[in-house]
This record gives sequence, C-alpha cells and structure tokens, in this order.
Amino acid sequence: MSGPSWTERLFGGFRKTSERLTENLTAVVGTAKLDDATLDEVEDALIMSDLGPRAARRIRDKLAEKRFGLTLTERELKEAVAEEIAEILRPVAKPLEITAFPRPQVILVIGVNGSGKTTTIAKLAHLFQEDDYGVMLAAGDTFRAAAIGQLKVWADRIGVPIVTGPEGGDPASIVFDAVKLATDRGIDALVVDTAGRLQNKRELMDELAKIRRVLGRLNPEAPHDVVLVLDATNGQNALAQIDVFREVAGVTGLIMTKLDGTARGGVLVAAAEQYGLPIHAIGVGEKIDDLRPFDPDLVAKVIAGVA
Ligand SMILES: Nc1nc2c(ncn2[C@@H]2O[C@H](COP(=O)(O)OP(=O)(O)OP(=O)(O)O)[C@@H](O)[C@H]2O)c(=O)[nH]1
Repeated sequence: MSGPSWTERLFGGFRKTSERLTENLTAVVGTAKLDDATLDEVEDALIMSDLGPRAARRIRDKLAEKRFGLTLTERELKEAVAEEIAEILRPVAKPLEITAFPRPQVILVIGVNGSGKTTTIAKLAHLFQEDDYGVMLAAGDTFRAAAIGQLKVWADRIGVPIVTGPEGGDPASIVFDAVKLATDRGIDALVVDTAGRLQNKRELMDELAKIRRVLGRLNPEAPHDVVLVLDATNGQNALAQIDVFREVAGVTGLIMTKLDGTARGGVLVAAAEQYGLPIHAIGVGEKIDDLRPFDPDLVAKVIAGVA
C-alpha cells in the first residue's frame, strides 16, 4: 500500500497555517464589504498564521488597492489572498542550477543540527544525479563522528563518491582535497556538509571563513552557493536562524524541510517577504526523492485553503 502522495503531505505541512488562516478569514466574510475594519481583520488573520507582519501588511495593502469596497464571498477572499501570497513567493522560487564554469560548482550546505541537513544533501545529490550531473559529497562536519558516518551511509546508498576525514579533522582541508579530486574527475557538483553549531557562533564563523579562504585559492568563484537548510517545524525560529547564518555564512538560498509534518509552513512566506532569498526546494519527507521543487502557486493555494 502506498502512503499519501507528496502533495497530500504538503497539505499536512501547511495545515496549521492554513487552518488558522481560513478559520479567521471565514469569520471575516459574510459580515461586511472590504473596508478598513475588514482589512484589519484579514491582516490579523495573516499575522496569526505565521506569515509575519510584513507579508500581512503587504497583502492587506494589495487587497485594498485592488478590491476596496467590494463584497467578496469567502471563496473569493481566499482566492484573492492566495494570489497575493503567490505574488510574494514567485520571485523567490529558484531551483538550484548547475552552471559553474569551470566545474565543479561548490555548494556549501549549512544549518543547525537536526534541521535535516544531511538528508537534504543526499536528496540534492540524488536530484543532480537524475539530471545526469556528476556529484561528489564532502563531509565537512567533522565535529561529530556520527555526522560523517551518516553522510557516508547516504553516499553509499545513492552511489556517489564522498571525501571524509577523521572526527575533529580540519573541515577546510577536507574541502580542499574534495575540490581537487572533483576537478580531476570532472565532477559537476560538489556538495559540502558543514558543522551546525550555532551556539558557538564565533567558532562556526571562523570555520566557514577558513573554508571560504581555502576554496578561494582553488577557485575565486567558490563557494558558488551557500544553502541554508531550515526546519519548518521551528516556525518563527527559522527567521532568527536566517539572521544568524546570513551574518555568519553569507547565505545565498534556502531549502525548507519537514513541510510534510505538523509544520508551520507559513513562515516560508514571512521569510520570502523579509529576506527575498531564493527558495531552491522543499523537503516533504524522509525518503531520497522527497525533495521537491518549490511551487509558489500551489503553496499559496494550500495556505489560503483553495488548493
Ligand atoms: N518528515 C520529514 N523528516 C525529515 C525531512 N528531512 C529530514 N527529515 C528527518 O529529520 C531528521 C534529521 O535529519 P538529518 O538529515 O539527520 O539532520 P541534520 O541537520 O543533518 O542533523 P544532524 O545529523 O543531527 O546534524 C531525520 O530523522 C530525517 O529523516 C523532511 O523533509 N520531512
């Protein structure tokens, strides 16, 4: 028997956001036309659904601009909200593409422990493989032997080469070896795991800076991508993580995981509005093919309860 489809799981990841929003929107309609008081209620409903005050404000303003004074049915209001959410999400939906020349494209993956970083690296590698790219992994999280072991298990399972070092080894030297090997072998994408010790910001910053310096010596363009993995079940805390990692590592894009569980997926909209960072993909399960393209229109409809 097969389980729920990935889109069904996606509904799960946004359920908390969506239920709150749609309940509150339902309460709004039927009472009055879209005047200031109603718009206030819509804005509140959006804030309470984890979309954040900025996105809520923008959606309110757009609704006012386009539909002030109209009396909308419940469905029409939800569709209008979905459209404005989609407007926020569309510009940030950008798959991670392999374009680096010379190869390899070096993709640093960062994120706190437990965010789904290791699993996401394996899923990304699998996606690249499916597109016929040569992929290599580098186990740059040497802080814990388990992290190295776990990445190795994934590498063996999907059949990609991996460069590792001893526990406590120097991540920069592993990355250096990996880039050289990847260059020799004509690898297209080198995906690098990094330590996720956010509680020790200084050390993490130094470590990432050293990796950058070493990479820069081999290829001034590298790292080409610095992808932050965020756990959607963390809700608003995800925003705080973006703040810190932007400062520590210069994030170039996001992947949000665990959008299949009991996540507060609405935070994705808050992140899009606040940071405008590309969202490369979303994780909707623990299996290797559970990393999916980020579809802004579908996500917007799911959130607004009109999918
Ligand atoms: N439901 C669900 N679980 C996920 C998803 N992505 C990762 N996980 C699970 O989350 C847990 C943590 O994932 P890891 O990939 O080990 O996370 P990590 O950030 O590398 O964490 P450490 O190994 O502790 O550093 C694992 O049990 C994964 O199977 C997802 O999209 N959905």
